[in-house]
Amino acid sequence: MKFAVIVFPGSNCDRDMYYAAKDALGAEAELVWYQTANLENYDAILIPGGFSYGDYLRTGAIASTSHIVNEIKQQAERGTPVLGVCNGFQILLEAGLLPGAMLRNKNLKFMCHFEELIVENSNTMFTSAYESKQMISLPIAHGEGNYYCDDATLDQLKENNQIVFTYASNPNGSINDIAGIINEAGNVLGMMPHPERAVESLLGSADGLELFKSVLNNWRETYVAGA
Ligand SMILES: NC(=O)CC[C@H](N)C(=O)O
Repeated sequence: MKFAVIVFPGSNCDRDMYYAAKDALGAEAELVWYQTANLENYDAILIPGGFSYGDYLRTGAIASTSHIVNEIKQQAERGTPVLGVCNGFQILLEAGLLPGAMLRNKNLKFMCHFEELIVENSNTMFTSAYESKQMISLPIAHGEGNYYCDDATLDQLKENNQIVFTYASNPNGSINDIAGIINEAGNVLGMMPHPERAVESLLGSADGLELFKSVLNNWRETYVAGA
């Protein structure tokens, strides 16, 4: 299985994401510069965190207009798994691949520490290696992680089980403690906490590795005979 790690000007978690997929998980992975036109040869797309285009305008807004996002949309429509972490989540929101928007953290401060999360939906291609309602520990690192959506969207997210992760102790003001959501089709996940920074105990937690394992297991079950 081959992962693409998309690199925008200002991405800064691309190497961590690459390490998670290649070294911690043991899959194939490539860093893919945002001007690359074609993502057909990859089985999953990872959009890492950072400060694409310096977070100017709104976080993720400028990156969301780049050509590669159209390519990501096309691959997403074909069912390719797409994971956006932190700035990657912000880009997915700005691109309209996920509903809602990101506001500044309620305390208006950049926050960088571990948070306890609850796996609300373990029945996705990104979370099948977790137990339902499992508590996991992942780091956050953001200034704009206060997820917001209108009531109708929130009702839809709840009804379709699209809320995948919540914070046990909401650090940023996100509506309904939301830390990560998935699209209706179940192949595009956006989350503010960083699973790629928690893939071995030396990093403070290995809980993020299960997310990458879930994607790999799902791919094997779908494409590898006898898996
Ligand atoms: N780690 C990150 O991806 C940073 C996210 C974003 N630029 C923010 O501060 O909100």
